[in-house]
Amino acid sequence: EVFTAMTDMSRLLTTEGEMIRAVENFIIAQEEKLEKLKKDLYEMERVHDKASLSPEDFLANPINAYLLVKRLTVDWTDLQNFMTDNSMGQEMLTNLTSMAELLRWPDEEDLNGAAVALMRLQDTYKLDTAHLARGQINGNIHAYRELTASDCFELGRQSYNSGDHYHTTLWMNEALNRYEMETNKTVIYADILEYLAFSTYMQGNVRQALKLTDELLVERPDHQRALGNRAYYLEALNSQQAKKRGDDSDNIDVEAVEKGYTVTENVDVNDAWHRERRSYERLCRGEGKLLPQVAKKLNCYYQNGPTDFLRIGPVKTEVVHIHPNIYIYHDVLSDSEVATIKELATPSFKRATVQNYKTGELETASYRISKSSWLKAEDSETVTRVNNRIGSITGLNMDTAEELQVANYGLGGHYEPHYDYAQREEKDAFKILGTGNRIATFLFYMSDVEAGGATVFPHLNIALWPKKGAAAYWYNLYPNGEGDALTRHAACPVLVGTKWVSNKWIHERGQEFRRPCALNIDALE
Ligand SMILES: O=C(O)CCC(=O)C(=O)O
Ligand SMILES: [Fe+2]
Repeated sequence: EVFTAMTDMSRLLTTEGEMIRAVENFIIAQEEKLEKLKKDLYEMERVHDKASLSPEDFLANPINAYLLVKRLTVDWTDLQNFMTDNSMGQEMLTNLTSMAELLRWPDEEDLNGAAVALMRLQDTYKLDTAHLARGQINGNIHAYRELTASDCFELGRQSYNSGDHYHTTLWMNEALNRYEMETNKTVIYADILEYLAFSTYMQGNVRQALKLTDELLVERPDHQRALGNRAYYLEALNSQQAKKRGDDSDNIDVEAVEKGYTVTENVDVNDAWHRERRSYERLCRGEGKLLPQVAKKLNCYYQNGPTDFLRIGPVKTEVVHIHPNIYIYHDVLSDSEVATIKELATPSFKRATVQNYKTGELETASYRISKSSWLKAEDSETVTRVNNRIGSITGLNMDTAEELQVANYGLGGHYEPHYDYAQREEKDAFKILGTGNRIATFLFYMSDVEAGGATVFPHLNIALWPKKGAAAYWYNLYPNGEGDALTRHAACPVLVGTKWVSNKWIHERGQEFRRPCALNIDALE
């Protein structure tokens, strides 16, 4: 016991002194943390207010949109951890989570989706990593701020989680560049190196992976995973060299690996898929040029038949391709019709699905990213009027057509090359309906798009650029009912802005006298 002697009691004062200092230090540390939190909050408020002035414009920029998702996931997790460290914060969190049903919180899947979308934009539009990190999208379109090392790191980490080592190395390298420039470091150097080394290894560059791991070990000599990886990379390198010595026929690959080229196995970059892909991306970037002999056959005119509707009010028609014929009709949907259709469709928007051709089931797929819903003619007078207008312009029977589909593409939204007509097994679904296949597509553009978002036909070398109020129209089938493979088309990813379309798929039944069928595919109109 201490109270019996003065000497022991005086030692208590020393203890108390320590206690006071500890509390003091605690307060200083908390104040510093709060100071930093205040600064972060101030910045968040500033951006938030700016964004709220015009959410559509702000979020039209894919980097701004990505950063918003990141703030509500990664940054929010950090804030939560900070706040659970003290009891007042805990209470606030409880309040906030009780509002969970009212608020929309993005989750890890949303963050991953946003990151994957950015990577898609980067690839399709050939955007440079360093430019993107500076917040530059294309031309003079900028994000509200540059990316920090931590933002780049997070993009790398998300790519890593998707098994995409190519983008992991791009973004982790950029995170390193940014890290070196930062005075207030936003990320841990060793973490970047660890991801970068592993993805570099996965990309086939073992030597570089080893070098990066050695760098990491200089910084953190007792980093257990780095030590383990180092041994592993060394072994991989040794066995490669052994293989190189023993087997000359293989040395091309080994050299490629050592020089840091990606080893791509069994990939013929000239196969049909790759050729189509290249054409698709080129067209999306606006690089497709029509051959003069093709271009000279195209023309514009006022179409004033075959229906009374067109005789009274001819439609501005642009022929954008011949055989198969593709038309653009200008000013066929008014701004107020567009507004009504958007309003009607939005409440029932769902992530768009595609039909699995093996199982016949509808499912979501990464190659079609948009939200969509269907509008019945009974739903509104506007929908009825619009349906009738399509009938008048095309001269086709609308009774067997599908409902009007409305779609909105957001951050990186797209629809990769596809046919609108049903093939093989899918055809059965239409047989059951008794309406036949999708003979034609009528596609309204309900918005302009700031950048990207063209409808492209990779096998025809044409790109249609969305223009609010205009519509594209083409036959998917030959007169004999066979699908016209040249009508394969795609919706390019939206780079900046948002894209709205609505489309009508017109079916075969009911067109027998309007578009007579023929026995062979050469019987074109
Ligand atoms: O949005 C586009 O440009 C094309 C959409 C499309 O091809 C479709 O929905 O089938
Ligand atoms: Fe389509």
